[in-house]
Amino acid sequence: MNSTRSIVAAARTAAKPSKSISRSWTRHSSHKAAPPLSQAPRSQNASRSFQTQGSRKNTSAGLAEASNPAMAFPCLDALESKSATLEARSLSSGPEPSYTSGVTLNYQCHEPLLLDWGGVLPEFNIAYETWGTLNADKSNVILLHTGLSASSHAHSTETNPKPGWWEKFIGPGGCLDTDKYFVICTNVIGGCYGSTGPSSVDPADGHRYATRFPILTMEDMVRAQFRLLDGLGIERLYASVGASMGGMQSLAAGVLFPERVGRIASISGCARSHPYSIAMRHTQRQVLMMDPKWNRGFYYDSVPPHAGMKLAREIATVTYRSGPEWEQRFGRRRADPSKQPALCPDFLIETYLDHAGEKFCLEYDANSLLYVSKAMDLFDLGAVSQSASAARRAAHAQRFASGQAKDSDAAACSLSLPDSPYEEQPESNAPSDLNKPVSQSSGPPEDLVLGLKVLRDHPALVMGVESDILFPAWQQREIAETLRRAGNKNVTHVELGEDVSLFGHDSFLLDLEHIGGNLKQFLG
Ligand SMILES: CC(=O)SCCNC(=O)CCNC(=O)[C@H](O)C(C)(C)COP(=O)(O)OP(=O)(O)OC[C@H]1O[C@@H](n2cnc3c(N)ncnc32)[C@H](O)[C@@H]1OP(=O)(O)O
Repeated sequence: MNSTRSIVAAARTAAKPSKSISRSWTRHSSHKAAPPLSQAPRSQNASRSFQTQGSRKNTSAGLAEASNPAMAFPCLDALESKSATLEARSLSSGPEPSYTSGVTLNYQCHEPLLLDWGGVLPEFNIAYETWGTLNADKSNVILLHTGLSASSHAHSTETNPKPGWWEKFIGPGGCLDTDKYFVICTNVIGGCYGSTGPSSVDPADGHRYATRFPILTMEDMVRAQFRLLDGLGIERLYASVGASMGGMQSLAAGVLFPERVGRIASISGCARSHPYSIAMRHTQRQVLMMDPKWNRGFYYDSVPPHAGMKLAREIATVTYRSGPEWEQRFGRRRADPSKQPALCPDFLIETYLDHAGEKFCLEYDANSLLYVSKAMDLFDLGAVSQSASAARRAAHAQRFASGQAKDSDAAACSLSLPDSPYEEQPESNAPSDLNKPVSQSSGPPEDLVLGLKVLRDHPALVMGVESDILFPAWQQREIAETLRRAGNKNVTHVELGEDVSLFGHDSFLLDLEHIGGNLKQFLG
């Protein structure tokens, strides 16, 4: 039965206790006095000398003095001291950090995985965790897909009691009810929490892959997960469930393995990446790659690009939450209104972003961020893209079978900006106009309808959040409408209005009542 429901509930106030805010600010505040002139950076000296010549002031001692004191930059001091600490530690105890979410189960696959864009993983590991009990006929399995940087640790386990990222969503009687279901969550390949990724060692030469790791796709990640299911002897999933990047994978699992997936829940995901979200990820990748410590990906023997990671995470955080939430939570408040305005974090929203970046910058591998975020950009379940991938896969398999494993084009990215300026093409000149965004009048693109036809018999739950700017609600409307146009009569579409959640994209991590409640109802 088709049902589009707009949930109405009291807005959950996002205001945080000021205690935690001021506590955190105090922790990160390290204002230092401005350095003496002799230690000031060159640019400061230069500007001082300019001021001295232009507006010389005489003190009683007859010495020239700048009109104003040089500013302090506690944020840069903190960054420099972090680099120095990491460098010292790297010299004494070897490079760091080693990324881990704790103890996991591991599946080692010794069969090569041929990737969609021509790369190969000769063997790979998948870190995974499970909750609940697998029933006798193995028919109660839910595969839970993660967001971009999450580990397999969605819930605490006996061997790792640390709360997981969906701690409240999983458990006996919970929305992923472990009394009924056997829930499996994996770290994606490309990640850094136990699954094979850029920080793993290439078995061919014993060195870490770094940026010799091949370009990945969502579909590659899903095919690797199904190798794990094969290994566990699980033929068919009761459901494929995921949010954000996991929402993409949840759909991709159904499209790649329609016979092996019973139902699909896609939360705050999309069926194809859109320019705005690609743009936001592009900026994150660029700031990260501009950190000299990134060193084209070869930083594992040295200090990781923590400054680039921090900035990337700050940009990401801007896309994960919402302006209206911050309006309520921080307003225009400054961390310390008694102080002069600063160029370093000053407003509470600034110290918040700074804190989010700082917390994350050594938690996740920089190269994993690049590869997994690129895989998200490449996602497109349209028919044209699917058949192009299938053709590339077939050619790759043929090459591999004939012993010519390496696609010489695969690693050597020759893409560069053209010399002549880009000229915008009118839509009608494009190869097809199938890629128009969905609108009331035109409906979803036919290409996407064709691409999702294979899911016409799968019960599907599609959830979106109005305050989400990264995967806006129209993209989930697009999925739901596409599935219906493809003939699916069992699509439940839920959109949480701003009266329900102002948490934007992160609602899937925070809104147990609505995200969790609707999911539980769908799973039955
Ligand atoms: C694209 C994809 O596929 S997935 C993307 C999914 N999103 C993410 O990965 C983002 C993950 N989000 C998080 O990790 C969040 O912390 C959540 C969702 C787990 C929890 O959110 P919330 O409970 O609202 O907490 P939030 O992280 O916003 O803020 C709390 C922290 O900020 C600090 N803080 C709050 N206000 C301020 C401020 N003004 N200045 C400095 N610090 C502040 C708090 O002290 C607290 O610090 P702590 O975490 O070190 O204890």
